Amino acid sequence: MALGTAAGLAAKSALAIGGLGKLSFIPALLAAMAYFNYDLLDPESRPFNQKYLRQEYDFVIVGGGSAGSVLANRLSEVEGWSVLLLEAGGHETDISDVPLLSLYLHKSKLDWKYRTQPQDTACQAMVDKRCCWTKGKVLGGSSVLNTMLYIRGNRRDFDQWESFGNPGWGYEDVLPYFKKSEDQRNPYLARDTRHHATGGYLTVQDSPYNTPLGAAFLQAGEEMGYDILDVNGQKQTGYGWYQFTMRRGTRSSTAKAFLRPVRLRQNLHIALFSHVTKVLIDMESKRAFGVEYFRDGEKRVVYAKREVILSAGAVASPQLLMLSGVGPRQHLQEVGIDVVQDSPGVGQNLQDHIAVGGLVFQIDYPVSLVMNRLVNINTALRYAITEDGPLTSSVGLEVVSFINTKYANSSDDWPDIEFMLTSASTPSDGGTQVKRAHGLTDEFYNEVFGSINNKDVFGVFPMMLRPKSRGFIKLRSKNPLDYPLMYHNYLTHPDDVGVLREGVKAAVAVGETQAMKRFGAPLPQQARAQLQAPAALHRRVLGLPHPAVHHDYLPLVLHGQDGTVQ
Ligand SMILES: Cc1cc2nc3c(=O)[nH]c(=O)nc-3n(C[C@H](O)[C@H](O)[C@H](O)COP(=O)(O)OP(=O)(O)OC[C@H]3O[C@@H](n4cnc5c(N)ncnc54)[C@H](O)[C@@H]3O)c2cc1C
Repeated sequence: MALGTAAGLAAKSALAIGGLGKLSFIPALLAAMAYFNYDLLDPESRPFNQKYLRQEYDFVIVGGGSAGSVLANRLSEVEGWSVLLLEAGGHETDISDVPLLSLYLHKSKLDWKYRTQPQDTACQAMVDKRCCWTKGKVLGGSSVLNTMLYIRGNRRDFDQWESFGNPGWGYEDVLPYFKKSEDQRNPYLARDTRHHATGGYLTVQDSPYNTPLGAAFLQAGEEMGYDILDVNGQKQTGYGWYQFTMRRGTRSSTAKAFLRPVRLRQNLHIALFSHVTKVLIDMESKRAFGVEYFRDGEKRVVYAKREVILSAGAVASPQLLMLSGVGPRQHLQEVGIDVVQDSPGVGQNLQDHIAVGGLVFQIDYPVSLVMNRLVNINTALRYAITEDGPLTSSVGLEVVSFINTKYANSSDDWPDIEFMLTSASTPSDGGTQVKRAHGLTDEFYNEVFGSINNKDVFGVFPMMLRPKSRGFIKLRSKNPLDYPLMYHNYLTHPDDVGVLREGVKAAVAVGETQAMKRFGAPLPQQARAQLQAPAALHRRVLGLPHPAVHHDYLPLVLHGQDGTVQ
């Protein structure tokens, strides 16, 4: 019976996720999850998709993503308020729960599949020179597709927002709210009660699975003179293990964290497959009083007594404002929309924390996450039964570091580059899903990664933290179902080129450390011993054994590429 159910589930999920043909282990994974009653251990089921809606609610929230899910939860805490959450997508799937598979969700039905306009300054390796802007079209929004890294902003970022005239947004103001939501499952981190808390809705845990590369990244950081620390703690500049919004080794989306526990509240309605097309605004008072939306092929209206809240994400929120007559007057007139409010800033000031992909370091030992070696029925069973194994790795993201290039003031603890240090990279899946997710051309992929397809590698992705380039979004037409035009303008500010160039140099330097070079030659006895002791390193750095370090790679370390024992 359980297997029968699982087969149905497998078929359904395969439909939902594009490009799963090569993943023959998926049915086994789903069958194992059903057989071992995986879901039953999580008592909270998915929220109901409310069929009949009222005419009016106190609050109408547009978009049930990261922000909208939290808002729906917190507002409906007040019993006297009625809250409606309208979401264009449906429910997340069992596959979107699996951390290693998050890239398989890009370009699936759960993704809006936005693409930027072609420009000459960046995205040159992508088909049509257009970058893919993955955005979740699903309850939980982009938190269902993202890589679950739990990193708060730098304190200086918040303080800067406050200094721009936003009281209440300084670091000390927002910290209690981060803590209110947090359920930190790493006991060592939880001890730091100034920065962490337990008992909140959002589960934060270490990855249940790391490779020996993870410990080596930390050693590389130490070798380069950085502290090893909790990047969400007192200081950010340095190296540390990633923390993840995961629970029991699976994704803890905001839908799971914030909506499932409150799904029985009578004053909260959640309507899926409800695509909002316009905010209704009174021309005289300029007050929003409802929204128009499509559901089941029909145009409908719902009214808001108190507020309409736009939480449709960085692309759809400005799009909806403009469709509703709020935006730059000239642009609205161009596309034939009646102007309710001339707001020149709507759609402007677009910022993105871009990273350089392609810094891939080939290694000589089979210790990295090569998909065709590690994703199989055994690992599927391990995921379903013991909630760990390679499938719980968030696409190989193991260690994070925040560093200062020469353009940042290093005494400030306000780094300008973040490194994502990974035990997998673009070629680790043999040119299938990563290439597809990012929209890389065949020509580029073959030239850059062709010779290292499915080879053992690690990656260092330098990511720019405070870009100065600014893009913008404008409407393609007044048809609300047309995607807007997105101009990224990446690297149009010369300072960004400088910072990213320094980031690349620093990333190459990581590969030059002794800690990482060990992976490029037969391991001497001493290095082998160090690799076998990542837990010891963790104990030294963080004060307790790292639950995330797995030793089952280690026998592999003793073998050369040809299988001979070294
Ligand atoms: C690939 C990827 C990896 C990422 N990795 C990380 C990470 O590791 N850590 C991290 O902190 N952040 C990460 N992010 C960023 C993070 O996920 C987003 O910043 C965050 O989810 C944005 O939240 P939001 O509520 O603004 O928008 P979203 O979460 O995108 O939610 C918007 C919601 O509105 C809905 N919607 C849109 N238009 C309409 C409409 N017209 N009518 C009704 N509903 C609508 C959408 O379907 C969606 O559910 C990542 C993002 C991506 C894409």
